[in-house]
Amino acid sequence: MVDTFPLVQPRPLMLLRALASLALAIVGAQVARKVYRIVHRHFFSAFSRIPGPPNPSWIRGNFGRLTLAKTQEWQAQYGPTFKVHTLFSATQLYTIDTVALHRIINLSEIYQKAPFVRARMSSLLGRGLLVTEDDEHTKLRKIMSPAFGLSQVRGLTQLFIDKSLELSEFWAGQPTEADGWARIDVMVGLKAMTLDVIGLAGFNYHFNSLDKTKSATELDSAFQQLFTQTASRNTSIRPLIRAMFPITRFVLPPSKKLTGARETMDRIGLQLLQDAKAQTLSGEKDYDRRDLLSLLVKSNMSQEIPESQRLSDAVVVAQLPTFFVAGHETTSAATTWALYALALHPEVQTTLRAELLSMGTDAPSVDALNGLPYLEKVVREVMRVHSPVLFTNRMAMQDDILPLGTPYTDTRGVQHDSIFMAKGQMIWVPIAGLNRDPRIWGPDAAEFKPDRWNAVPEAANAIPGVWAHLFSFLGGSHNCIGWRFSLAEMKSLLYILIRAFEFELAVSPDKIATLRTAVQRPMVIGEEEKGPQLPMRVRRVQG
Ligand code: HEM
Repeated sequence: MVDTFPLVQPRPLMLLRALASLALAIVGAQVARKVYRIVHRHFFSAFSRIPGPPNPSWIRGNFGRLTLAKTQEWQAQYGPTFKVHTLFSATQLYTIDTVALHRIINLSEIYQKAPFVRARMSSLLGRGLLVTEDDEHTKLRKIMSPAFGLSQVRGLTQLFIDKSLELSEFWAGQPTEADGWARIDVMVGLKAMTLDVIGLAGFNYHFNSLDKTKSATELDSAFQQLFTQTASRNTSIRPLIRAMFPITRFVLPPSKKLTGARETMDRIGLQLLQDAKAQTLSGEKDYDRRDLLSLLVKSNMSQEIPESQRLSDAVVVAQLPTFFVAGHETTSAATTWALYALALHPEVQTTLRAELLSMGTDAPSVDALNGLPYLEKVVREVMRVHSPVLFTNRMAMQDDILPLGTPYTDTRGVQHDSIFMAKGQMIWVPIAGLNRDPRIWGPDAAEFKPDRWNAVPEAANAIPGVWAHLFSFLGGSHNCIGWRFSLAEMKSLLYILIRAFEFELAVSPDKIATLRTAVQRPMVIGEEEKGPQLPMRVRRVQG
């Protein structure tokens, strides 16, 4: 018997086939459109003719080579605006043109963190301030701002001073060599101090990291797990694939370690939030918690915030890992770099010590610290030369014309004073690169010279940063909400430590390099396996 194919198919099957063909056609058209846009942008658009370094590898692009030194070399060769290739040869616009940067960081409806970057970050940190955009970001920022204002920082300064004194006592107790100098990895102590501070000032939690008799808390271990994932340059490819291609999240679950860390953090975070709420509602007269979490709770409950605008518990808890990741290693890295710079410039260290010792108190207020002119110049110069955050990225969320202050000449020799940014185009925002731009700071831009702040160059006024003509805390709607907090903590540390100790490098300066992670920290060449560290010789101030 011969099988015959039925010429007339049942109606539901025909319908199904028609729908499948339509779906396929729609997906096909979308893919084709995307491919066309990518091919056009890469090979035929005006963007493709922006000059820049050659692409050394189709897979890695210039990815591993985007160091401060290399990008500065390219700046000298191609000018302030050029094109680089990153993973899978995707292009990014690199620009230190202040007119362009002004638009990029201030027009947050057009230029935002890329969706895949936000997806990756929120898989680690939850929906914290760092990963939100548009109305969600505006709402969060409005509620969180009072917790980071100057009056809040004034109230926290005694904590910064107390914890600095605790660190100072710990270092004073370290064994010394015959000449009276102790060899100390200062990064370890500074990290422990800033961890204790963010625990108490952030959410009234005692990490006790400066107390060597106590072991790491459960929350500390969970946060460290998260921090290692966010700070590492070499995190596994799995999270990246999950973030870039949402469909893969069904087949590539997050690692067990990460899920465990998130669960611990959410459980303890919820408990801390409930404590803060209970204390706020109790209305006790002597209730005097000043941590960011309780201020956030108060601000969220205030009459000024309409019911519909208030944050859910989950959103408040999601801010805790953000405080931790954004506010802990950044400040310890900045202070470590400050000690490094002061060791390399003993004359600056001596002048600073003289100014600090002229103050007759062990417990200065933040206003007194801000009134010390040489300390201010040293801190500014540290944040300029050793910006802890090297760069950030943005993506054009819609087509835009980006104006330039300095025109670029394309590969055909044509000059342009603007760039057409197609939707989806990534931008490399070079924070440290702009801070060291020789066009602004002169040919000695890379050198540490606090006295350059006696006369700020006119061109520095164009830097669109939130603080001190610098880009270290960024600017625009996503500027660092913790900048006042961080500077007060750093100044408190320097005040206590420089009055108490003299600092020298324990290894030759040419052995110190920068570890290329999200936060820039020093490392010793030849001891890469130890990770970030700064071995110093430390002794009590003589006489
Ligand atoms: C030296 C210390 C610090 C540096 C250099 C620094 C730098 C930055 C930078 C560059 C950004 C912008 C990131 C971007 O949009 O791509 C940022 C954002 C942020 N920082 Fe900091 N930061 C420091 C300390 C702190 C501290 C102490 C806290 C909290 C206690 C903090 C909390 C935040 C938060 C929550 C954001 C997100 C703001 C938003 O998106 O609206 N930071 N920081």
